[in-house]
Parts: sequence; structure tokens; C-alpha cells
Amino acid sequence: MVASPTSQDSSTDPALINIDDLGFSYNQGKTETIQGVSLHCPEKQVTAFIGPSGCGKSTLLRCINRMNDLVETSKITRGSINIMGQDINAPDVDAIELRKQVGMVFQKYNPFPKSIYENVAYGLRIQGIKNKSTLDEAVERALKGAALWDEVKDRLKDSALGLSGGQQQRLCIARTTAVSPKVILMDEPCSALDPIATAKVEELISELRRDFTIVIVTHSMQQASRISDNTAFFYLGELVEYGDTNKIFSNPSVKQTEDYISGRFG
Ligand SMILES: Nc1ncnc2c1ncn2[C@@H]1O[C@H](COP(=O)(O)OP(=O)(O)OP(=O)(O)O)[C@@H](O)[C@H]1O
Repeated sequence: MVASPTSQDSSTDPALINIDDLGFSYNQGKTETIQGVSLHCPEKQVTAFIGPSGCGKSTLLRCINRMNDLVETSKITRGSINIMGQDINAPDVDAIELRKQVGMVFQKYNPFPKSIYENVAYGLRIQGIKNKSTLDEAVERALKGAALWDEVKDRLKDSALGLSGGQQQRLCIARTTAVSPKVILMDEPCSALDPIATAKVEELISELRRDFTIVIVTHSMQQASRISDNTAFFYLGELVEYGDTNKIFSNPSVKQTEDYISGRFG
């Protein structure tokens, strides 16, 4: 057992995502990978999940858009996740509809083997948007929002696979924002990038918080402290401490958090 979380409400801002006593199992409930986690992610802020390898950060992230549904033996064992007041695991909630509101950016950038333009237009076309000028405007807006427009505006018809790794990741972010989700989940989005590309994506994340609520899993404590408003520290499937990022990194309430952020374990 780890210590009880010292804070579940990170701030007084209204929460967009409310996770309440969540339990999650990969093996039909025999063991819980997520054990009674409660935390609230405020709207238009960045919340970082940190903790040692295997503590359940990515699993919890994937609960927020029900990606774990794809694992046949997975099960929510207790509690709930509400997004904008809706229980996302209620029987009438369609996971595909949910994922339109809760987009995801992965560790390994994964553009489609299509043109730069078509990568961004893809989700809009699926939504039935056919008008060329509407698509052109939306693609330009998303690429500008992802700080990529100036680098690609003259080669929108070229393959996305010809971009550098950092550009491909920013393209994946543009693809996600183009369909205007409320939430963007990011699972170690910089771990495959060099320091310069990482700095660009971090800058981008700081910009994106103006329009989106972001939850990011990161192994980098420096990254969490640079870009997040709130930080949640997990250990063995439990939330140890959650709160304002400055507080967590300068004056954590729990010794385990302090040991982790100071590099004494993990
Ligand atoms: N699809 C799966 N089926 C069964 N067990 C899984 C699955 N995915 C992850 N796990 C297990 O769940 C636990 C938590 O894994 P998870 O990837 O969520 O941790 P993490 O904190 O994100 O780790 P890391 O920092 O290494 O990515 C681990 O023991 C892992 O082996």
C-alpha cells in the first residue's frame, strides 16, 4: 500500500475530467492495475502523470478515452470517469463518439501513409465534411496551431512520411486538433524526439492549453515541471500525490513523491 493521496483537487478551476475511485483490471478483475484513483483535471490546463515504469500511467490515460476496451479481458472494477458531466462508461456512450471528444497522441508518431494535407483532413472527411474551402481552412488552421504551417505550406501534397520525426509528431498533433476535441491525451509524445524537436513540441503544448484540456504521461520530470499545471504521481497503480506542479516539485507533501522526483528511486 502507498500513502493516501494528499490532494485530489488540484485547483479550484472547474474540472473537465473527474476520475472517482477508479479501479481497472486487465484480467477480468483478478488483479487491479489501477487501484481506487480519484483526481480531477481542470479545463484548459495541462495535467502530467508521472511515476516509475509499470505504475499504470498509460493504462489510466487509456481509460480516459476507453482505448483499453480493445483489450478483451479488461474491466473497470470500480468507480467512474466523468467528462463534462457524462459517465464515459455508461452503456449508452459509444466509444468511437467519445474518442472524437478525447483525442490521443502517441509516443511513436504515426502519420498515415498519405499526404500532409490528407493526414489533417482525414478526421474531417470522416465527419462528412466535403467542401474544399472548408477543408482547406481547417487544415491551415490546424497546421498553424501545431506550429507547422510555415514548414509545410509549400508541400502539402507531399507524403507525410517524408517529414522529420519532430514534424511528424506535430502533424499528428494537428491531425488530433483538426477535429476540435475537448481533451487531448498524450502518451510520452516526446520520447522518440531529439532535444530540439522536444522543445518545439513542449512549446506547442503550452500553446494548446488555450483551447484544449491536456493530460500527458511523461518520464521526464523536467518536462512535467516545465509544461504542466498539475502533476499526479503514481506508484504501483495508486495515486500517491496530486496537486499544483510547482508545489509537487518544490515542496511535495509525501516522502515517496520527494524520493521519486529527487531521483532516489524509479
Ligand atoms: N494490454 C495489456 N495487457 C495486460 N497487462 C498490461 C497491458 N498493458 C499494460 N499492462 C500491464 O499493466 C501495468 C501498468 O502498465 P502501464 O503501461 O500502464 O504503466 P506505465 O506506468 O505507463 O509504464 P511505462 O512508464 O513503462 O510506460 C504493467 O504491469 C503492464 O505490464
